[in-house]
Amino acid sequence: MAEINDVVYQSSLDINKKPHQVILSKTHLTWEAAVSRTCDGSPSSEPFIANKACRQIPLEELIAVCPEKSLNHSNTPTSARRKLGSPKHDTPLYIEMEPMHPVAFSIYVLNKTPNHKWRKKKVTFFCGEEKLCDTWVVKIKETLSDKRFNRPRSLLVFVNPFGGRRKAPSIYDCQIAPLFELAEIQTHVIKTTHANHAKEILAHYNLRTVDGVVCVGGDGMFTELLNGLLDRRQREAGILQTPQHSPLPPNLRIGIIPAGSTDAIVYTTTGINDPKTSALHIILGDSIGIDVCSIYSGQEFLRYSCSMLSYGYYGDMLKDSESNRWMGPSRYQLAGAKKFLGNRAYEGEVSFRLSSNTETNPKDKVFCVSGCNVCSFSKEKTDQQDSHSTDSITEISHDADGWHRFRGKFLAVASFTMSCRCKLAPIGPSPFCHLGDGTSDIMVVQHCSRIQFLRHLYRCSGTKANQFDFPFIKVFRVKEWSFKATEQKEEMSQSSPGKQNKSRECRTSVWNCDGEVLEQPNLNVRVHCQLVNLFARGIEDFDQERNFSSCCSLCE
Ligand SMILES: Nc1ncnc2c1ncn2[C@@H]1O[C@H](COP(=O)(O)OP(=O)(O)OP(=O)(O)O)[C@@H](O)[C@H]1O
Repeated sequence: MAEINDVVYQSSLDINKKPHQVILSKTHLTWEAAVSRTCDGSPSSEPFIANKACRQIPLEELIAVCPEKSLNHSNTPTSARRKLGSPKHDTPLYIEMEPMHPVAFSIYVLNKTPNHKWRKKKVTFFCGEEKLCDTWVVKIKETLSDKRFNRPRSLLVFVNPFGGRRKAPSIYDCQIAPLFELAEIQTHVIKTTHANHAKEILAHYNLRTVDGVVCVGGDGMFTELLNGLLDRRQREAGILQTPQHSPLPPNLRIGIIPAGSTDAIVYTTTGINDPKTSALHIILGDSIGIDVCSIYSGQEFLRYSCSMLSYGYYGDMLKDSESNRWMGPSRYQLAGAKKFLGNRAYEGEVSFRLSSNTETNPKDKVFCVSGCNVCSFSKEKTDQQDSHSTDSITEISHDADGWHRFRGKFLAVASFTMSCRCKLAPIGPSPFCHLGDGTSDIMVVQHCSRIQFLRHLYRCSGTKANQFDFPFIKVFRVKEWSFKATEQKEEMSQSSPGKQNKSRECRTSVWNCDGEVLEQPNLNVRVHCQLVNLFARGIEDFDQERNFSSCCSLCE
């Protein structure tokens, strides 16, 4: 067995009726199949020699430990079989004597399967005697409760029975609650009764009693929690949400158990929208800082957002789809087809300040992965310098104040603060956008033919990441931006008085903000680097993770 530092506890235990030397250190649980050195089986001062079946579990990936009350093991002295002799029966009657107290315990370890899906695996250790079993369970629990693992002990959970396919309550009850119970996480579960219910509760809840806030729902539900926590933090700190304000981060991490229609935030931060995987990220205490935008209409603060803001095509599509919520996720396809056929363009002016990091851009083919260097070393947290110029772009004007302006007729204007992966766009509409680099990628789709736009949309659903490679699409990595809809006076004057209202109504589009409609067309948006922490770790490079050691022949 490899030399192990910081040993907390060790003894010999049986796994699958074979003796193993088991060692708990401050960082790992290790076990190794062993054979006795002495021929007669008598105890020796050095009883074990190593064989190849050595397993080492990093404690970060140990989900839970618990005593096995009902397990018996023929090798253990506490188990016994009593023969009850009865003169009336020829065949002897055996009664299995279960031990009064557990003599075995099980650990549940993380099992990473393809496509970023996580599951738990169980390994059972037989101890021979009750006291040894108790000691092991206590030692493992004590070690796991160390602050550096940052695991939540208590959670406030909001379940949205209305989102997605309306399966959130059953997902929580059948899949998630048993996992939290296994990990001994206390929960206060609230089923929401109306939109903004969670936000209202977060305004007054005693947040000191919990280590995290979790929603079982979609992106809209997450955004409610994000805004609830951030609003409360600013209010308590006496910070006014003016266009210049620098928001303070909330003290709690947010978890998302996906049960929505799109689940883009879960997809982008874990690589999959799988409820059990998300629950395991929460249990293990994962943490990742993600960027948040603050959105204003003039001086009025509207809300915080961390995924997508989109005007034109995506805004119209969302507004149209809201009336068909009963259709579930397929409402987006229907609305998308309608808006695509409409091919409606809107006039406006996009202004932005570019990111001060000149080494990255929205087309640089650098994906944001777990432990991403771009996010880790982002200068945006502290850097207030104005950005570099973009000489290659002729359509924009560049002001002395560092702002770039771009005027035109757009099918869509969209800003992505994360890549926004989902089932329909597996690497996201902005594949190289980073979770925590303090920037958003802004995309401007100029008015083009339906065929051209269709080619762009088609590429968004693929994995080649070439959806920006069209002359009618411009993308910029920015830290602040604004949009102003342009008046279209010509259309108005050509309309008859009776038709003027209709013309006025559809002059501007709406914004799709994380799946919610914002009616105000003119927005100012600022990006705040890693303002909130999620129970997630970003998308892992699966090829590197395949060597994970916890999956072994001994796991049940
Ligand atoms: N009981 C409720 N009744 C009606 N609306 C609710 C209720 N609880 C929450 N909501 C609102 O429902 C909205 C949508 O919920 P959610 O994000 O969970 O599902 P979704 O919109 O289908 O998924 P996605 O946002 O991923 O597309 C949220 O903005 C939330 O405010």
